[in-house]
Amino acid sequence: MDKQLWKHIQAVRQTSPLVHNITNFVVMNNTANALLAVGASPIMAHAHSEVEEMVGICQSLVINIGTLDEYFVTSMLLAAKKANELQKPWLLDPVGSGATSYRNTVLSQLLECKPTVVRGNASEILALTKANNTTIKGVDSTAQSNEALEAARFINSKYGAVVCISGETDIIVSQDQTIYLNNGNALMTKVTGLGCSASAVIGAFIAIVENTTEAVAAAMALFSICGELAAKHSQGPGTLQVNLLDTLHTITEEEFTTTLNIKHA
Ligand SMILES: Nc1ncnc2c1ncn2[C@@H]1O[C@H](COP(=O)(O)OP(=O)(O)OP(=O)(O)O)[C@@H](O)[C@H]1O
Ligand SMILES: Cc1ncsc1CCO
Ligand SMILES: [Mg+2]
Repeated sequence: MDKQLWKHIQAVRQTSPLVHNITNFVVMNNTANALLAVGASPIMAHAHSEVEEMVGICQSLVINIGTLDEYFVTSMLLAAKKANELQKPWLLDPVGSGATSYRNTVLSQLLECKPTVVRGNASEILALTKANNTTIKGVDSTAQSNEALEAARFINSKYGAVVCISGETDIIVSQDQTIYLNNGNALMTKVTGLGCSASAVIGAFIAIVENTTEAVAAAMALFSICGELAAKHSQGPGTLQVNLLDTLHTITEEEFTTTLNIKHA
């Protein structure tokens, strides 16, 4: 599989899939720029009057509940149901899962619409399976990725989604594979919404790569490796944010393959 990852990255650059995002106000600009930097084409749209039609013309959908409200939740449910009906791949980013009962209720409804992929940090993935989690601080993780492994396996078996737990180690869980990616840099947690951008980039890969597990592995490897490389010449979060976009745009096959730190179990 590892040899296929760069091919998928090239394919996204060459085919520029159109990715529909219903996402939060904090990261709208960042995620659109991350999608452009990897070669994809973003569109942000949430009006009830157009959201289903938009799903129809896009190759994938990304739903991120970061700044959810009643209007957006209706947009999300309309879009997710349409994606399901049209068998379009879609990703759920359960931002702040477990922080409030409203988020938990909405996430249950969205999970019923069968996301192709769920990507969150360890606390968020853990909270998806625990109604009364007390460790939720907000949108940042207080747990390590491996602590959420069982929760990820549960979500995969109940809903069929490939689950990605992001963090110091990114873990990708599908029915028959567990993939560990040891790339990235701790400075990435000091820029808001890099997890949201990672989710959007996964959205670009599931749009065109048939094998969902490979698509998620390629997207997360690309994102974490670019963060790792960009951090080497960044003075802090501000320059990292800009350098990451540049690296997503310019990374070469050699830089990718020599930095990749992947394990299969
Ligand atoms: N401690 C760390 N060391 C190395 N890389 C990290 C670390 N923590 C996160 N990352 C990387 O940062 C990126 C975003 O993952 P993270 O788990 O921080 O998302 P998140 O918590 O959902 O972020 P947000 O909610 O701000 O969007 C991933 O590429 C991940 O590999
Ligand atoms: C800080 C924040 N609050 C809601 S969404 C978001 C972006 C990171 O998830
Ligand atoms: Mg997040």
